[in-house]
Amino acid sequence: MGRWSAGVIPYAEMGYWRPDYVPKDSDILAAFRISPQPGVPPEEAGAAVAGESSTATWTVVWTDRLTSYENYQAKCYKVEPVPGTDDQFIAYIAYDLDLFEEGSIANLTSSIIGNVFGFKALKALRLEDMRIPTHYVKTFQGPAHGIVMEREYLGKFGRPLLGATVKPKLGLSARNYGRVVYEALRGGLDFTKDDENINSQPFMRWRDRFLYCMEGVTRAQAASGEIKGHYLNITAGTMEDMYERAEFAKQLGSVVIMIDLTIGYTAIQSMAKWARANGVLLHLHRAGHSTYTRQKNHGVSFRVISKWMRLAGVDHIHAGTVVGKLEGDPYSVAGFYDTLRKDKIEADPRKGLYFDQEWASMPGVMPVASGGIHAGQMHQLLHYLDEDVILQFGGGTIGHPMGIAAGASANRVALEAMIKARNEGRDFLQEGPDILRAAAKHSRELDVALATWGDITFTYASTDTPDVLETPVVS
Ligand SMILES: O=C(COP(=O)(O)O)[C@H](O)[C@H](O)COP(=O)(O)O
Ligand SMILES: [Mg+2]
Repeated sequence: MGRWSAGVIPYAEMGYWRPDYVPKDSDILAAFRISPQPGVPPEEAGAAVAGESSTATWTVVWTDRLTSYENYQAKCYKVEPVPGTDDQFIAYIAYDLDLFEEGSIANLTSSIIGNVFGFKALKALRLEDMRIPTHYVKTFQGPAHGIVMEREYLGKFGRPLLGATVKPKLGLSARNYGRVVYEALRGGLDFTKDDENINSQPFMRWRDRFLYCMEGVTRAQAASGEIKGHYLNITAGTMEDMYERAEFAKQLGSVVIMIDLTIGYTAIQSMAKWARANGVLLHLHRAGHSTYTRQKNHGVSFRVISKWMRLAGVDHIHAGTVVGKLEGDPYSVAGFYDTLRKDKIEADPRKGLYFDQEWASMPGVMPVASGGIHAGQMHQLLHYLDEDVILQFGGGTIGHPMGIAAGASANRVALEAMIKARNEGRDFLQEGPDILRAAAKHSRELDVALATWGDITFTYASTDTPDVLETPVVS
């Protein structure tokens, strides 16, 4: 059958399978994990993904002849079997830059993940990674401020920042809520945070929350002499409501606002522009992501979401803890953190990174480690996550038997002891428990925190692991 025969032509024959193709520097590249249905050759499945995510439909259309279709066709240029499986393959696909609108995550994703995930010829499909060429990177604003500017705004250097999510997630009145903020910040944290599902419910409307939180922030700043912040979640049903809430946060002097991933890519890009124009940091909670990031054979890897969010322009993003209560294989998490923080990243199959990525000096995003972590894990957190990270202890601050300020102080003492040990050149990972015990001799708060949570671990195997290694269970 030729390219122009009428009827249904295999995608491979339509020109979407091009093993001879050498990707251009300006091409957008994607690595998809494909699980073809029995009887579907992997090259045809890869070609089908290339076709449907670019120009093709299921049959030949004569109008192709009115375009320079070869330029617009995405090209599947390599298909490799996944080691240890007999039905999974990685298909590499190249897209010409001409296919995409500048500076639009919505446009990029409508092509790359628009229709292909529902293909009947595939049992499952996962977007593992993308290479965004610098030509395209440069069309995005990127982080409103980035890691360097954030540290300068806050005047805090050389250590991870500390935060806490106010708990219980729902139900507190504005005044009680503001009290938690004050106690946690005066106790030694840098930030407190609204939870993902705190917006403007009947038990606490947003304006009241903002007022009492900022009262807590201001008092804690006065008491400590440090800059403090509370991520005021401006997530709402419309852009107009979000702008109104963001403006009020700025009026009250907040250094940071917060949005949830659930607001959508375009809304995130709009708020990133607002945040840069108004000198306010932008925190993103990845609410909802596990519905499509966690399963290894279907969905979109969080590596890719990290890339999209760096382009979209957030300053903070939740990116995993390794040791906490939520999903997070150490190697995969290292891949997310590299993607968010570094300027030049080399492909590294151990970390699930399929491509080299250059950010062309686009500022880095501060990753946020949050979810079931406590002071007793400080050595592991510093080891796995390094220094440019926000460590957030919600339960691990507010659940402290001596109170919220004591919980905050336990975390601050543990962190400073660990940073001191690291700066002295000690093997802080191995000696971590000793370092913490020694610090606890001078801090009743840390002593009690270790007695309460010291042994708590979440020892489950991770779901989302790179293919090349059997990864250890970390607790
Ligand atoms: O409320 C919490 C953590 O509370 P706590 O510290 O009490 O466990 C956050 O919503 C999760 O960190 C989100 O997960 P992730 O950061 O993985 O997106
Ligand atoms: Mg939460």
